[in-house]
Amino acid sequence: MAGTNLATKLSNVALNNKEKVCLIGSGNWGSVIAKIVAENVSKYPDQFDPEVRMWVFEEMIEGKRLSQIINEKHENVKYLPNVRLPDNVVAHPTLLNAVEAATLLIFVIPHQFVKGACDQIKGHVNPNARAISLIKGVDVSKSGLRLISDVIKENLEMDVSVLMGANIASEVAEEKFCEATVGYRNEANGLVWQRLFNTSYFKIAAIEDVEGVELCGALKNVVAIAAGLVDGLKYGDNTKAAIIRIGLSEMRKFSKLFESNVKDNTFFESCGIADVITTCFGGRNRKVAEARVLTGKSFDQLEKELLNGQKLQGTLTAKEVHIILEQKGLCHEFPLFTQVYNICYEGHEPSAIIKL
Ligand SMILES: NC(=O)C1=CN([C@@H]2O[C@H](COP(=O)(O)OP(=O)(O)OC[C@H]3O[C@@H](n4cnc5c(N)ncnc54)[C@H](O)[C@@H]3O)[C@@H](O)[C@H]2O)C=CC1
Ligand SMILES: O=C(CO)COP(=O)(O)O
Repeated sequence: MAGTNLATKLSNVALNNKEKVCLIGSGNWGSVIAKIVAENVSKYPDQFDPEVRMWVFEEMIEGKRLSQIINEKHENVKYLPNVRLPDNVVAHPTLLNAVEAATLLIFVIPHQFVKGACDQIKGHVNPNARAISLIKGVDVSKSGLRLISDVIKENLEMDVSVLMGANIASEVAEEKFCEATVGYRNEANGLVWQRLFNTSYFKIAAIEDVEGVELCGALKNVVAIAAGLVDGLKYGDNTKAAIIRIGLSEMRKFSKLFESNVKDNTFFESCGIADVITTCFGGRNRKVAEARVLTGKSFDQLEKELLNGQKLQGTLTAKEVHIILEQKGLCHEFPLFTQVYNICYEGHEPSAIIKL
């Protein structure tokens, strides 16, 4: 991005009207992102409408609707407790109302729900809208693997960027310094997203590699399951470092299998090595995989017991990746991904994680 004339590019993108932002999602990460974006739209009132809409998948909390609680208390008491959301974040329980008139759509829901959300809004979005996906996952069907950003793009017929990075939500909520990577196809849109998300503590780099950035975000969750298993087995730091190295190497190999133009440098951005490290030390996937070893309970049961409605992405992604590897007859070239799948779905012992 060095040397880019930001003002000129942005003015080419900005329609005569101000950009209106809508978040599709209000979980742990979605709520942190709402806070960042709401603060940033207030910094650039000429470019952005001050109201940030946030679609809430409605649920009842002690007899009251979560969307109502968020609008009254300015806090997502279930998914991001004790963090004040700016007053300009407005929660909407109806997806169609939330996206109405929005020109910037931020998708931040667990990946298993994205098709349902797209189905609901297809044909009802502003024709000038662009989207960004913060969703870490992939879509797999009989026709093969699709990026989540492509699912959104094909359904809604708009340009879709991605944002991934080493971003444990609770730490970003406390405004502890970290970085993230925007992957774009359209540079002008990439710049809009960079401006919308960048803060002094959340530093955004923008690169032209949607496939690489997004696949890093999805695949690191499978590596984090492996890291949690070795933590539970108390195998020590050297083993965990080996898991991280082998995992990163399989992430790169798998990404290039999907798209040969994925850039090597992407793996050195926040979305690559940095996210693998933070998730293997501090993430939910790691935590639940460790508990799987320590308690012997299933991943599904532990997700319910430990995450209070938050969702694991790594186990499902391990299954989705495995389907592709089996289709291509390549399981033997991805021993770590294959062992994670076998442990999660085929009843193999957690100790199989080091049979690589
Ligand atoms: N939490 C984190 O630290 C980070 C998460 N991410 C990614 O962001 C994405 C969203 O995750 P979070 O915001 O953490 O969510 P979460 O896991 O905290 O919460 C789950 C969300 O899913 C919603 N939900 C439940 N059933 C639903 C349905 N049928 N349809 C639509 N929504 C439903 C819940 O209301 C809740 O908002 C995931 O892909 C995750 O990997 C990315 C970076 C950091
Ligand atoms: O993506 C994340 C950090 O960048 C969060 O990872 P978990 O879903 O494992 O908590």
